[in-house]
Amino acid sequence: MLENTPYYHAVGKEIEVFNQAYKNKIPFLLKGPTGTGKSRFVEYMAHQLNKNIITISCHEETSSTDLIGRFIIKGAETIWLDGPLTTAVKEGAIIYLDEIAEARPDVIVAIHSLTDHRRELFIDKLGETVKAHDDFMLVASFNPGYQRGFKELKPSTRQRFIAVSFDYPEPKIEIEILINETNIDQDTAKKLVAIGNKIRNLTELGLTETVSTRLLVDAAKIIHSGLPKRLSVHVAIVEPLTDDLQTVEALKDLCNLMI
Ligand SMILES: Nc1ncnc2c1ncn2[C@@H]1O[C@H](COP(=O)(O)OP(=O)(O)OP(=O)(O)O)[C@@H](O)[C@H]1O
Repeated sequence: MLENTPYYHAVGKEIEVFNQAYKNKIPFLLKGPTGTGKSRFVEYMAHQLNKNIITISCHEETSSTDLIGRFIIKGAETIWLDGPLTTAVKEGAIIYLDEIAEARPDVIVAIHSLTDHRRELFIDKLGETVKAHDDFMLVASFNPGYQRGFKELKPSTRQRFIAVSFDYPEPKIEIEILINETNIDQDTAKKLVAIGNKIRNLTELGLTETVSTRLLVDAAKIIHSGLPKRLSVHVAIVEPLTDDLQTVEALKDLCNLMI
């Protein structure tokens, strides 16, 4: 169990919605771009509900075996080892499948019976069905923009969840987040958030992903620990965004005017 409450600043009604999803045993889906506080929110909710959280970062190799479990050889014996999903189902923890659309299709198949009224997990290798603990909750995230349409979640999967969209917070809240996360002064926090919003509005740059709150937090951290402001903005905000040299130079010039 986490000891200190993770810092999370609500941006809408997501806390109330999550609480109701948990109470009503409905899986919860967080949609939104990278670095918008999705993982932090789930950590915060797990802490508020006094629950263990098991996080799986899904990628194209993540299979149902990784989640459900496998036989391993130990000495002369073959023993069964529960995977993280099975452990969460049995113990009543929160399982957080980060970037669920990245996982292999058999993962989606495996969670279907867990995400409807049955709330049970079929362990095919054992021929067993496990009923989920009363407190078990399935939470998943996905990034619709990043998927670029080819790794979409099917309606039959999406419609098993209560879904909330996460986006960049409004400036007032984002400034507060920066100050809380890094102890940066108000004036610099304001300037960083202004830079973030300026670049976010430059849609003509065609960036795959634009400035996340995470990038602004990182810039604030290195400024607070002593790196010059302009250099910090270049390395923490501009460089991670793009490799296109012209765009990098244009963004650096723009930022220099703002900080
Ligand atoms: N609402 C918020 N309250 C507190 N911190 C936030 C909030 N939103 C973003 N942050 C900050 O942004 C950082 C990135 O957030 P987080 O790791 O939760 O992003 P994410 O949406 O899960 O991204 P990814 O999809 O890449 O995993 C956090 O470490 C935190 O510093």
